[in-house]
Amino acid sequence: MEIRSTTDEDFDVFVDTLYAAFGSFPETPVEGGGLWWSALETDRCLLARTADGRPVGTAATHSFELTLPGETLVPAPGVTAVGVLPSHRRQGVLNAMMRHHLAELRDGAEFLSVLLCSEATIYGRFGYGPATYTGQLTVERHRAALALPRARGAAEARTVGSVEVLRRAECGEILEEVYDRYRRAQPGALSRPHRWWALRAGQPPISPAPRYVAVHRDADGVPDGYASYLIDSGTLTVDETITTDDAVFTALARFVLEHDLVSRVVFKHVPPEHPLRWQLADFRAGQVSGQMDWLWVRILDVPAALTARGWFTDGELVLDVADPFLGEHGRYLLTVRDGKADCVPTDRKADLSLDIRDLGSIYLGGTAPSTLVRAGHIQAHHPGAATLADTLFRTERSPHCLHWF
Ligand SMILES: CC(=O)SCCNC(=O)CCNC(=O)[C@H](O)C(C)(C)COP(=O)(O)OP(=O)(O)OC[C@H]1O[C@@H](n2cnc3c(N)ncnc32)[C@H](O)[C@@H]1OP(=O)(O)O
Repeated sequence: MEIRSTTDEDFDVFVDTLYAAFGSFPETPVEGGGLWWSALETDRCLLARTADGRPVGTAATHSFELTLPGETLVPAPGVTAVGVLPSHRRQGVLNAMMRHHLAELRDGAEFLSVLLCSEATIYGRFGYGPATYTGQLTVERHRAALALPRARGAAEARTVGSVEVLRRAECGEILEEVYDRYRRAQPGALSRPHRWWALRAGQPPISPAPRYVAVHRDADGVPDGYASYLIDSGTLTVDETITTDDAVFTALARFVLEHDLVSRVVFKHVPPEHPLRWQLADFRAGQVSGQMDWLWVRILDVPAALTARGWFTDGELVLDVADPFLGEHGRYLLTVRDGKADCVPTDRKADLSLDIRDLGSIYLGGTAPSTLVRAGHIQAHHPGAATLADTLFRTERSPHCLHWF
C-alpha cells in the first residue's frame, strides 16, 4: 500500500473516496455544513492506494491551535476525514495511515495530535484519549427564572451592555473576532482559522445556515459575546454561546430564556460543571442530555507536552508511561513550581503507571486521574498517589471544545 499527500490534481479523487467511505454523495447538498471539506488543506490530506493504484483510504489534518491550561497556545494538528472504502476495511488501512500521520508529526517536532471520533471504540488503540466533554442543557422556559447571585458583590457585577439581534448574514467579522478572543482564554478550545469563516465551512454559526445571532456589546458598544440560535416549533436551540465573561454569558442566557413564544430552550455544547445550571432558581428546570466525549488528545512527546501547559499547584509526581502503539515506554519526574513544570526521565519509583491514552485524557484537566484509577486503567502505587495527581492536574476552568471538524 502507498500512502502520500494529495495535490491539486488528485484532490477530487480524495473527496470522492472520502464520500464513498461514508456512504454519501458529494453532489448531495447537506444543510448548513455541505462545504465542510472545502476547509481542508490540500497538502495535509492523505490518500492510501493499493499496489495497483486504487484509492481506498483517506485522512486529513487541520492546522489548529489548542489552548492549554494557563492560556498557552500550541499547534494542534487535528485529524479528520478518516475513511476506508467498505470493501477494504479491517485490512489495516487505518492502522497504516495512523502510523504515517504520527511519524509525520514527530518529524515536524509536534508533540500532540487531536481529533473528534465517529465511534469511541476506534482511536484508543492509537494512543488517543477523550480529554474534553460536552452535553446539552434543556430548560423549560416557564421554570427558567435565574437565581439572584448570593456572593457579595456578584449582583452588582452584572453587565451593563446591550443585546442586538442580527441575522447570521449581517454579522460580518463579529463572530470570528469574538470567537477568537474566547478560544484564546478557554482551555481545550481550538482556533477556527480564517479560511473556515471565509469558506463558511463547518456547522452553524460558521456555515451559511440561517440563524439569528444575539450579539452582546459592552458599555462602549464593542461586541463581547454572541449566542447563535434557531427557533422551531416552540423550541429555541442555541448552537453556541461564546464569550470570555461569565456576566455576558448570563446576559445572553437570560436573553434567550426570556424569548416570547418559546416553551423550551436547548443550549448545545454545555460542558459538565458549567455554572448555568447553578444559576437557575429551580435546579430541576434544566435537564442535561447527550453527554459525550468531544476532543481526544494523543501525546507524542511527554516532557514537551507536560512542560507546555500551565499548572496551578506545586508538587512532584513520577509517571510511568507506556505507549504500546509506538512500542515506547518512559518514566518521568514531573516537578511543578510557581505555575511551570519541569519534566525529565527518572529512575525513581513511580507514583502512577499509565497508558499514553490515559495521559491524553488527564492532560487538559477534564478527567481526574483518580477516576481512571477507580476505573482500573491507571495504577496508583501508594495511597495518596491519585489525590496528589488530581491536585496537580486540576484546572480552575474545565477544558471545553465546541469546534466541530
Ligand atoms: C477523526 C475521524 O475522521 S473519525 C471518522 C472515522 N471514519 C468512519 O467512521 C467512516 C466509516 N468507517 C471506516 O471508514 C473504517 O471502518 C475505519 C476508518 C473506522 C477503520 O478503517 P480500517 O482500515 O477498517 O481499520 P484497520 O483495519 O486499520 O483497523 C485497525 C484496528 O482498529 C479496529 N477498528 C477499526 N474500525 C473499528 C470500529 N469502527 N470500531 C472498533 N474497532 C475498529 C480494527 O479491528 C483493528 O483492530 P486491531 O488493531 O486490534 O486488529
